[in-house]
Amino acid sequence: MQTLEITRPDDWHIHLRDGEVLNHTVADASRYFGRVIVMPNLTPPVRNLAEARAYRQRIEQALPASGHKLQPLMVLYLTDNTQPEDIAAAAASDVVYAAKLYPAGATTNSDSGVTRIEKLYPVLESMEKHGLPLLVHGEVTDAEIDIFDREARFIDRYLRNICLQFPALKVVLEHITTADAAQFVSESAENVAATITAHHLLYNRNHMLAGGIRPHYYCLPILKRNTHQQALIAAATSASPKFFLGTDSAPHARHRKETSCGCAGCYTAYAAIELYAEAFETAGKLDKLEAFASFYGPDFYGLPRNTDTIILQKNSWTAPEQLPLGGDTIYPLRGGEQLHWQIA
Ligand SMILES: NC(=O)N[C@@H](CC(=O)O)C(=O)O
Ligand SMILES: [Zn+2]
Ligand SMILES: [Zn+2]
Repeated sequence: MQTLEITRPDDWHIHLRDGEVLNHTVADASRYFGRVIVMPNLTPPVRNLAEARAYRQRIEQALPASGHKLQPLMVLYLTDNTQPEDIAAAAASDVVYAAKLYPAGATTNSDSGVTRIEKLYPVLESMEKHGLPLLVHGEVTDAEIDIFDREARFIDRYLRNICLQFPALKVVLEHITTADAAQFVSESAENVAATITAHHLLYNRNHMLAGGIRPHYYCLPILKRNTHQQALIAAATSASPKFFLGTDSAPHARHRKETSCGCAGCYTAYAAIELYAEAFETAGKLDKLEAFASFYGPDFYGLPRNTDTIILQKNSWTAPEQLPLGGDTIYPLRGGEQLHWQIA
C-alpha cells in the first residue's frame, strides 16, 4: 500500500463554532492538526483579547482527553469600533495571532463587520506596527455586483490599496477562489499570502450546479468556473511559500443547508488532509503536499514548524453520510462517497 509520511500539518483557517458543537468540531480538528487559526465569526464575534482568551478556554475544554493536543491560535474580528489599542494588547499576548476583516454582510455571521474599510486604516497601521497579520474575507458586498465577480472586485477596489498603504503589513487573502486572486498574491510582496481550501482544489461550480443543485457544495466565496479551479491547483502545487493550507471547514446543521435559503459553508475537518492529498495526487504533485500543509503556514506566521509526523495511506473508504454536530447532524463534504486517502 502506498504511504506518505509528512510533518504534522496545521490548519490556518477553520470555524470551530461554539457551545456543545465544539465537542465535535474540536475532536475532528485535533485528529492530526498541530495548530489551528480559529475564525472569530461567532455571534457576538470575538472582538478583543479578553473574548479571545475566554473562547480559547472553551475550545481547550472541548479537547478530547486522550490523543494529540491541538493548539488553538485565536483571531480578533475587526469591527467599526476596533481601536488600535485592542490590536496592541492582542499582539502582545500569546493568545491572538491575527485579526480578520469581514466586509459587513459578506458571509456567515459578518453583520458586525467593517462598513467602511478606509475607516479601519488606523487599526491597520497598528497591525503593521505590531506585526499582527491581517486575514481577509475578500469579497465586495454590493448587491449589483455579480457573486462570481466579488472576489476580483475586492482586490481591485480595496486590497491593492491596503497593500500599498501598509507595505509591511502581513496579509492573508483567505480561501482564494480565482485566478485573479492567485495572480495578485503571486505578484505581491512576500508579506502577502493566501490560504486555499480543499474544496476549491477539488471542485468547480459545475459540481455544485450541473445535473441538480447541491447545497453542500455551497460556500463563500462561491465555487468558480473550471479555469479558476485549475489556477488554484497550479498555485497550491507550485511550491510557492505564499500559498498554504486553510480548510475553511465551516459546519452548518444539515437542515440549515438543505432548505429554501441555505447557509454557506462546507464541512471538511473530518477528512481534511485526506481531501488535500487527493487533490495533490490528481495534479501529480503529491510531493508538494508537505510544504503546503506543514511548512509555509508557520513560516509566514513566524512560528516554528511542527517536528513530528503523520502518515497517510492510499486506501479507499466511504465517508459517513452524516456526523453529529452538537444536538444536530451535519452532512460532511463528500458524505457517502469514496475517499482515497486515510490516516494510518
Ligand atoms: N466559507 C463559508 O462559506 N462560510 C463561513 C464563513 C467564511 O469563511 O466566509 C462560515 O462561517 O460558515
Ligand atoms: Zn470567509
Ligand atoms: Zn471561513
